[in-house]
Amino acid sequence: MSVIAGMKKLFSKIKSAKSQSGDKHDIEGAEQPESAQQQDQTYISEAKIPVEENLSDETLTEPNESSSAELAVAAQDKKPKPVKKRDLLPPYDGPVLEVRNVHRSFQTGSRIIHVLKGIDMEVNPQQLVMLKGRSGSGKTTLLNMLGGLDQPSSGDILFSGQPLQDWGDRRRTALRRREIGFIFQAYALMPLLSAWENVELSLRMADVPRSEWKERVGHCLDLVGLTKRVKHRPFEMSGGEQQRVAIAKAIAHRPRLLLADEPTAELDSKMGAQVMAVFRNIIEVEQVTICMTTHDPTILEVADHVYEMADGRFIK
Ligand SMILES: Nc1ncnc2c1ncn2[C@@H]1O[C@H](COP(=O)(O)OP(=O)(O)OP(=O)(O)O)[C@@H](O)[C@H]1O
Repeated sequence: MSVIAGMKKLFSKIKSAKSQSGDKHDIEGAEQPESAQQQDQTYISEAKIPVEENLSDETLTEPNESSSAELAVAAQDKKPKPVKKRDLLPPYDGPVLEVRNVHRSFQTGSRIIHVLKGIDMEVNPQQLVMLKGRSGSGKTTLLNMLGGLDQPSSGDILFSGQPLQDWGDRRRTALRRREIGFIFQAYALMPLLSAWENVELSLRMADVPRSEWKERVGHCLDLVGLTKRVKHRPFEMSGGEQQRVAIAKAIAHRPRLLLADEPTAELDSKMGAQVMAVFRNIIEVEQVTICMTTHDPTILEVADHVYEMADGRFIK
């Protein structure tokens, strides 16, 4: 089954299960409040799997018919206790990211490619930091490491003071899911889901209690200026609007850090400027920190700090 078909099927099973059980809470935000019992009922991703192991990033990209059906039924029948969001990170006043002498090499066949050659950087809370540089200079490789998607060959990356390389895979996955939002050049939206459903999906994946979804989705779409587009699907929106849905989706679970890989590359200068204005706004309102890559010299002035990369090093 395709990704899209899987997600649509999952949503339709949930809706049908809800209508059978009398739950009127519509996925796009029904007016009726949920009963206390319904609010108690845990959300779908918690239904069968312990918190650290429930719907993983991999599950999102490869939905499976039987597990979707099982989850929908289990959400109705078993009513397991909600799992509290764990505090992954102790309080810390220092930088959100500290990168110390990071190197990254890749082996391809018998060749070793040394891509990052001693990176040092800091990203402070509520900063907008840009990584600029030519294609192949190593920006995406570094961004992947900042988000815990990849590990340095040597050196340290501290996230809110915690050394990521000392963490196990499960804890890093939990950190990514709860504390980091990702934005990509090509929006990465589910094409058959509306703007509302796309944002709501990220709350499901981040274990946010269902009772918070309606207010949070509405708030995030408002922040990116899309309150009049909530029912539109990606193909019914402009590139700039789609990217703003992707931003709403990335911030919905209240991450501390937003990582964006060339978020304006597909946009004309006007839409690119809108996206940058949204970034400044969400830093203010959501107190998020943003680190992004770019080729575009026209948006650099919006940054608090720009690191320029060439051949795996910062040159200023
Ligand atoms: N997994 C990998 N295996 C081998 N080489 C890799 C791997 N990942 C990245 N590279 C190489 O590392 C170099 C830097 O790639 P990277 O994608 O980080 O550059 P970039 O600055 O983000 O480029 P662009 O702006 O085109 O996205 C490239 O030469 C790329 O081929």
